[in-house]
Amino acid sequence: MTDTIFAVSSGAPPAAIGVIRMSGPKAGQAVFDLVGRELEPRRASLAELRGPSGEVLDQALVLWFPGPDTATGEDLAEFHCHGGRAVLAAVEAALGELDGARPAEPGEFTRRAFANGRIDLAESEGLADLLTAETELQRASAIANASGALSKKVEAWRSELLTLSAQIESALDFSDEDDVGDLPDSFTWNIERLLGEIEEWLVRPRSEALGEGVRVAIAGPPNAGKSTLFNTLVESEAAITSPIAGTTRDLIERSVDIAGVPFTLIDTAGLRDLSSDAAADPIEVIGIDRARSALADANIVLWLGEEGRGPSGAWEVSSKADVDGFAPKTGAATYVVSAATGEGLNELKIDLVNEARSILPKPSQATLNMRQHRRLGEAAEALKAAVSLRDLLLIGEELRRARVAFDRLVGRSTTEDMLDALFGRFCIGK
Ligand SMILES: Nc1nc2c(ncn2[C@@H]2O[C@H](COP(=O)(O)OP(=O)(O)OP(=O)(O)O)[C@@H](O)[C@H]2O)c(=O)[nH]1
Ligand SMILES: [K+]
Ligand SMILES: [Mg+2]
Repeated sequence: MTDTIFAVSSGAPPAAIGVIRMSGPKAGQAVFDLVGRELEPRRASLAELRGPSGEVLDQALVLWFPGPDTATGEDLAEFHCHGGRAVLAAVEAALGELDGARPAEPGEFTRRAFANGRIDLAESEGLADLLTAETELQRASAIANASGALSKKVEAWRSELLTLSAQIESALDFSDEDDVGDLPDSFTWNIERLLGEIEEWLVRPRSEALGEGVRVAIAGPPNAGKSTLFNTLVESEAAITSPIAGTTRDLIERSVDIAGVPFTLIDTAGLRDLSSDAAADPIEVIGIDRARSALADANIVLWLGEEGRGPSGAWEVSSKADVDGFAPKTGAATYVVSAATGEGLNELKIDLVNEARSILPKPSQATLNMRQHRRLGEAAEALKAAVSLRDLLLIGEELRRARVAFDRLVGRSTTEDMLDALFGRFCIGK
C-alpha cells in the first residue's frame, strides 16, 4: 500500500498558524484517531486533537478531503494548528505513530498530484518556479505556466496531430499509391499552420532568462566610477571603491529587482592596456580577461570609457557628472549620471527596465524552459520533415515522432531521474 505522508506545509514555525497536510490511504484514519469522530468532508471543523494516550495536543481546525477529487488525487487531511514549534512537533509525532504514515520528502505532495494525473509536468515546473519567484515578472510568468497555458496548448496540438494521423491511416486504407496525392488538400496547410504556432512559442524568450534576469555589465577604464555606480544601482556597498586605479580585480555580481524586473548587475575590473607593461600585476591581467568575457556575455553593457571605444552596442555613459570640469560625451544617446548626487540615474533605470522588458518574457505569457524548448523543437523538426515527404508511411512516422515529443513535453512519458530533479526543487510540505 502507498505510504501516507505528512508535513508542515506552511512556513517555518513559530507562526500564528501551522498547517500540517497529510495525504494517502491512512489520512481518514488519522483524522479519526486524532479527532475522535468522523468529520464532514470539505468542511472546516474545530476539534481537539489528542495523542495516542488521550492527552490534548492542540485545538485545531481540521479539513478532511476524501480522494480522488483532491489536490494530490488521494485522501487528504489538513490540520490547521497553533503554529508553535512544540505544538507542530507533537501533532506530527502523533501522526507518525500511525501504521503506514511517515514524514513527506520535499515535493512529495506535488509529485503525487502529478502521478495521479491532477497536474502535468509543465504545470509542476510552473509551480516550482512560482514557489521560487522573487520578482513580480517571475511570479506572473510562473503562474501562467502553473495554471496550464502550455499544457492546454500542447493538448490542442496533440489532438490536431491525431486528426492528421487519422487522415494518413484512411488514405493508406483506401488507396493503392500510398502517396500524398491521396490526402485532402488541407493536410499540408494544417501541418504548416501547426508548425507556425509552435514556432511562435519557440522564439519566445526562455523561462531561464527570468531566473537570472537581464545581465548588465558596467565597464570602462580604471577609476571611471564603475564600482560606485554599481553600488548605487544594487543599493548596497557590495563593491570596494577608492581613488586608487585598479581597485576592482574580480567580477562582482548582484541580483536586483528594478521596478519588478529582475537584473543581474556585474561590476568589472577597469580596462587598460597592459600588453606592453612587463611589470603589470598578473592579478590585474586576469581581472581584465574576466571583465572582457563578462562583457561578451552581458545583455547590456554600460560603457563609462571614452566615447565609441566600448564594445559594440554598449550604452554610452558619462559618469561623475558632479565633478568640477566635467565634460560629457557628445553623442545624443549618452546617459549623463552622477552616482554621488543621483543625477541621471532615473533615466538610466527607466531605459534599463524598458530594454529588459523586450528581452524577457512578457508578463503573464507562458514560456518554455530548456527542457520544454528541446521537446517542442523535436516536434517542429518532425513536422517539417513530414511536409517535405511524399510517402504516406514515412509521413505517418514523422507525425508519430511529433506526438512522442508532445507526450514527453507534458510528461506522459518521463524518467524517474527527471522527476527526482524536478520535485527535489520543492520544499517539504509542498
Ligand atoms: N564626485 C564623484 N566621485 C565619484 C563618483 N563616482 C565615483 N567617484 C569617485 O571616483 C573614484 C573611483 O571610483 P570607483 O567606483 O572605485 O571607480 P572604478 O571605475 O570602479 O575603479 P576601478 O575598480 O579601479 O577600475 C572614487 O574615489 C570614487 O569616490 C561620482 O559620481 N561623483
Ligand atoms: K578605483
Ligand atoms: Mg571598481
